[in-house]
Amino acid sequence: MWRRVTSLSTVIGSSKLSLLNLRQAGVNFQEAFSSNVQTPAEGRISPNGKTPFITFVLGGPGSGKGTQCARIVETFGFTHLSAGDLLRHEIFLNSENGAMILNAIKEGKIVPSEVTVKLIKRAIESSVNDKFLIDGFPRCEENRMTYERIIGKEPNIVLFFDCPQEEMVKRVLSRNQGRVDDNIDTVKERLKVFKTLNLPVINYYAEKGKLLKIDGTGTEDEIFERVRPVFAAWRYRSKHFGLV
Ligand SMILES: Nc1ncnc2c1ncn2[C@@H]1O[C@H](COP(=O)(O)OP(=O)(O)O)[C@@H](O)[C@H]1O
Ligand SMILES: O=c1ccn([C@@H]2O[C@H](COP(=O)(O)OP(=O)(O)O)[C@@H](O)[C@H]2O)c(=O)[nH]1
Ligand SMILES: [Mg+2]
Repeated sequence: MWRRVTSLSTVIGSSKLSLLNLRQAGVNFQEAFSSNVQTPAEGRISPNGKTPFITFVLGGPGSGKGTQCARIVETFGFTHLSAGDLLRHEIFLNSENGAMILNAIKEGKIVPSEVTVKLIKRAIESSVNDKFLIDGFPRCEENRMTYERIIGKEPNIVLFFDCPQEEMVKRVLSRNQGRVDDNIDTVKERLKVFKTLNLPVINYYAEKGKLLKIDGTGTEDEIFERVRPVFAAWRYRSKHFGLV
């Protein structure tokens, strides 16, 4: 599985500037901007009447998705929608699905797709922004297909933070945010779910040429320097060619 993602990650860029920056940063770039930005899919979702630019942010538990999303928000003005945070908020609100969600999270299982997609849809629709990071979703093929059916638009790009398992476990166990799922038993289950259900989604986007694989090891700053050129290239293209 891991090898498959790696072998698919050839660098195919669109503009000279972005290609150079991405190559220098060691980012695997698979025509994400060239194939999608020029012909954005007509989505059913359009905050401010604009087609939003959507990035899925994937990686195993503790791979640094949330940490890097915060940096992207700060530097590039995206709105961060963490699927896990949206679900935890439902638990906090004690909503209709709160108890079911708590149970799924405690066990490291995936919450039914319709529940998560509706929360994401509502968050996009209530935002005034038109660029989003959807963090920790889709977690399985069924999630992905439900999103496509309900939202009607594929992501423009997909980031994948590639991190060794031991490092992810170490980070999760020292996260210290009082999460019910940050314990060794749940982490083991989440890693199993990641490999069996989430990796196929990652491979799907690799095959579609949308995947940007980022080395998730090193310091937060080092990792962000690998992420930065991806969004700098997007910003350059949207500024100079008027493309979202
Ligand atoms: N590069 C890094 N090196 C060491 N610790 C990190 C790094 N990036 C994030 N962390 C820490 O690891 C934990 C998990 O990071 P987080 O961003 O929540 O990952 P994810 O959202 O993928 O589960 C957090 O406590 C975070 O502060
Ligand atoms: O689309 C999603 C995102 C999260 N979860 C649940 O929420 C947990 C925590 O997800 P989060 O993304 O917050 O964890 P992280 O990967 O950041 O550690 C997961 O293990 C799942 O149980 C889910 O069911 N669907
Ligand atoms: Mg997270």
